[in-house]
Amino acid sequence: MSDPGPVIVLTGTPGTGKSTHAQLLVNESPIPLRHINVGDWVKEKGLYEEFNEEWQSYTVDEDRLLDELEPIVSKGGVILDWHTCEVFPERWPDLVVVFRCDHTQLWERLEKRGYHLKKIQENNEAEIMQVVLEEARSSYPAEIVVELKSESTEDLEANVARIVEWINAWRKDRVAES
Ligand SMILES: Nc1ncnc2c1ncn2[C@@H]1O[C@H](COP(=O)(O)OP(=O)(O)O)[C@@H](O)[C@H]1O
Repeated sequence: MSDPGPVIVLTGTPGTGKSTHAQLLVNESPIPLRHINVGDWVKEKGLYEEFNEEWQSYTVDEDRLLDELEPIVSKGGVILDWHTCEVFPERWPDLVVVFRCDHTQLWERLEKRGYHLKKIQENNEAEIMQVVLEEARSSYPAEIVVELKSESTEDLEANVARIVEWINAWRKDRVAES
């Protein structure tokens, strides 16, 4: 039986742990999942209009990005890892996970990453104001949006185990429906 797998969006303020979770999930998932770090993709494939020096970030060409992702997402079995999620069409994800982190810890993580002060402040404020969570909640049905804490190794392990459980349940539902 072909088992395409779900489309899982991992989102959250930069530094909350999206890529770390995605890598573990790829290893532990009962079905193959392709991890797409959307930010890296944008850079590698030049899917941006300009680089904003002041904010040290790219202005993404969203139409081109969606065109590139569509054929991959339509096959299923994908993790989309990005700090924003509202650009993805509502029909795409089966699950949207929003990672959250205490702002003091987040500040340290972003400092370690070498972000300049303005960018750390901007992201820290966004985390406190739960911008990404609100974005996810206003873009997707409540039942597919999950908020998970990502502040420790225990959180990391528990979160991955929980998503793996969700994948197993999702597969069972699909078999029952077919
Ligand atoms: N749950 C966690 N516990 C401890 N450290 C974490 C956790 N999640 C992320 N980190 C650390 O925080 C940093 C940023 O994580 P990363 O996965 O790159 O974030 P993102 O992909 O959201 O930008 C990394 O050094 C990572 O090891």
